[in-house]
Amino acid sequence: MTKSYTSLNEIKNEIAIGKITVLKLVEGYIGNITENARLNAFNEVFAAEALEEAKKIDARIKQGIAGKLAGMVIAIKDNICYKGHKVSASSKILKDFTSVYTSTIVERLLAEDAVIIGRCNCDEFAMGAANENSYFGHVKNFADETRVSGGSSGGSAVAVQANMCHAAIGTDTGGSVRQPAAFCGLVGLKPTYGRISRHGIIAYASSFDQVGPITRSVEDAALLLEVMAGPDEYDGTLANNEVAEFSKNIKAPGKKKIAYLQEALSSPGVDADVKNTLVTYIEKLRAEGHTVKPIAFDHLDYMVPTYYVLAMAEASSNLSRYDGVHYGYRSPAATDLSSTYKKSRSEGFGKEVKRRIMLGTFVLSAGYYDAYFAKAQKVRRLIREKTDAILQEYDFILVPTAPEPAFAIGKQEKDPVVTYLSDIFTVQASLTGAPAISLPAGNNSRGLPLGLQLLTKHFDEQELLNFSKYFLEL
Ligand SMILES: NC(=O)C[C@H](N)C(=O)O
Repeated sequence: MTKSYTSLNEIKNEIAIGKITVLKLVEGYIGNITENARLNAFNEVFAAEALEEAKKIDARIKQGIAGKLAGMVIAIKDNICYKGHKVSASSKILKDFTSVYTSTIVERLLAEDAVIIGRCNCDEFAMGAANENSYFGHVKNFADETRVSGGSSGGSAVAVQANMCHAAIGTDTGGSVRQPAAFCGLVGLKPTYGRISRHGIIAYASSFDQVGPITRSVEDAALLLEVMAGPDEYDGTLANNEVAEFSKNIKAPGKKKIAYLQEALSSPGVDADVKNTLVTYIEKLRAEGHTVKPIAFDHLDYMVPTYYVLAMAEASSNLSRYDGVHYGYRSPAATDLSSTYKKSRSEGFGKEVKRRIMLGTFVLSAGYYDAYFAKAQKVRRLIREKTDAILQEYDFILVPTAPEPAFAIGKQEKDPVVTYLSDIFTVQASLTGAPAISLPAGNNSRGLPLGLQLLTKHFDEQELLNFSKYFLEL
């Protein structure tokens, strides 16, 4: 079992004194992956290639020409394209599909000498909050293997949690980086909408989808953010905002004003340990001289429905490209064009994906468009305005990342709404585009990790990271 390192700096220090090499690290992680195969975190391990890359990076370190991420071994979610490697979105429809180009983020990680060790299991097309919607089966939480990993980037989170890699990259549409990070006791960052290129990321809901790191430390999250962020000619939704050296600029924050949603403490749907943890941190922050106040968020009940109406509508459009002709699986039973579409899609997509395509198509259809889709767009605007108004007055909004810790595998199979509700605290950042981070906040009495989330103003990641580092040391 390879030792786990909290930050890349620790690894770099050990490399510098000759205690470890990148090759040894990769060998160790591959050993851990083999030992923990039952967790089902990886859809594929790029073992031979990672070992070769590690040797090259060791040589570059010796020559003094290695990049910022030399020594960092990273797993990527299986919806991120890497030329010549399979990318399946954990779906039967893309099971045998090979990427024809590399995503911008993978290019940037490789350019800084990260090693990519494999692609991680996730919910099919990133649709889910428990990694139970994967064609390749569910992922087990390393803290308790009868429990879910969270999702949709569940494999990515467990890969880091069980020390099968140093860090992982996930995608977050409505909480898919933050919630599994919380369930696995890790740091999960969703940057501002427009910070990181989605070129080469399999689209789910394009007005929400973001790439984000899952790490053990805030410093590593900052480092991965600065490497991946910034303009990209292939993604027109990116902002031109300057990308600072977030990791180097981390400094102690001053006294802050923090709002927390009072519903997080009053709602019967929030687990008692989650509430207690929130209260503990509120008290710690107050004791440190920060202003922490409860606020009411009238639109809380509308957040999950608004998110799901819009995400499903966008998904129904994005997933129309999987038609049995252009991409992936084609039904052997198809006889003509129409049956190629019907049979390939019916056989290729899983239950949850089909549910969302149907609901998404419904809310976009004539006669229902205004009642659902257009209305949800308006509510989204209201939520954004209300959130911006809070952030005029406060530096951060503090909430639990999820209403409960990792739940039992199989618990929510019968009722998808239970899973949707698990996004109650994460979708605010998704609907508004604001950056948000999930931070580990200890374990409950059964040893299950709990996470708290901080949300702040658009493009204020530096402040968010500064405060997060401090928060973890409270
Ligand atoms: N993709 C995500 O961010 C997860 C969210 N629970 C969803 O299913 O949409």
